[in-house]
Amino acid sequence: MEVLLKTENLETFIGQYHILQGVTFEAIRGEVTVLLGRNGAGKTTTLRTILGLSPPSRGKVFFKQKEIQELPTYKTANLGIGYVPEDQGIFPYLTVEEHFKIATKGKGDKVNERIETTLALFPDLKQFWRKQAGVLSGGQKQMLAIARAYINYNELLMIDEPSKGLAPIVVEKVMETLERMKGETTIILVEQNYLMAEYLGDRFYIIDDGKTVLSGEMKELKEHEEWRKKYLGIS
Ligand SMILES: Nc1ncnc2c1ncn2[C@@H]1O[C@H](COP(=O)(O)OP(=O)(O)OP(=O)(O)O)[C@@H](O)[C@H]1O
Repeated sequence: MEVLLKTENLETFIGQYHILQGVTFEAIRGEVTVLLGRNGAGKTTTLRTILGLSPPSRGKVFFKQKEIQELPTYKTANLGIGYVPEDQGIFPYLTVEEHFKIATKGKGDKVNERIETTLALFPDLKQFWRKQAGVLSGGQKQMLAIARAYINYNELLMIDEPSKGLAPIVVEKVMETLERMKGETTIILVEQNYLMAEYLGDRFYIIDDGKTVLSGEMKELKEHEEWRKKYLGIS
């Protein structure tokens, strides 16, 4: 098992607020690592800290055993770390094709092949190829946001709450797509939808008040209702 990304005791301030107070976790290559925790626990801030968008005041981030916590965001992204933010970051007036073109700009001659592979995984997007992204449904926008991160052979994808605001049937579709990506790419998933987390996750880390407080294999969390009650407020 290769540890692809690891954080050690991350501490991050946003303004005067000490938001992360010790986040330590590992993502194993080929696995889905789920970060769980109540609203405001610090999951999004953890992803932003890894990317250098909210740099840590203490602690370390290792990607393939190299320290990266001091790197500017564009360098971290160029290492092969893709990010799908909670708000998706879709441009409503650009077409699906334009989103793909921007994402793959300057990425060499295998781009067309990769676009084909990506569209095979996200077939709905093919239908909307020349349509502005603003006309897509919530689920299709989420697919576009994930596809845009997937297309670049990123070794690691960090996906923030892909189920947010989507109808259950659409959540199922997103889940199926992520499942097909499993194994091929390593995923760090922040998810409030516990069923989705349980279905996709290999390992979990629970963040509470800015600290990692519990971790293990996903099947252990499935067996321990009392952990889910205590840290996630669900049974
Ligand atoms: N720009 C900001 N200014 C002030 N406080 C912030 C800012 N961004 C985040 N916070 C605070 O940091 C804490 C952690 O937020 P974060 O978004 O990381 O939590 P989360 O676990 O991802 O929760 P959620 O599921 O609600 O997004 C929260 O208390 C939030 O209010």
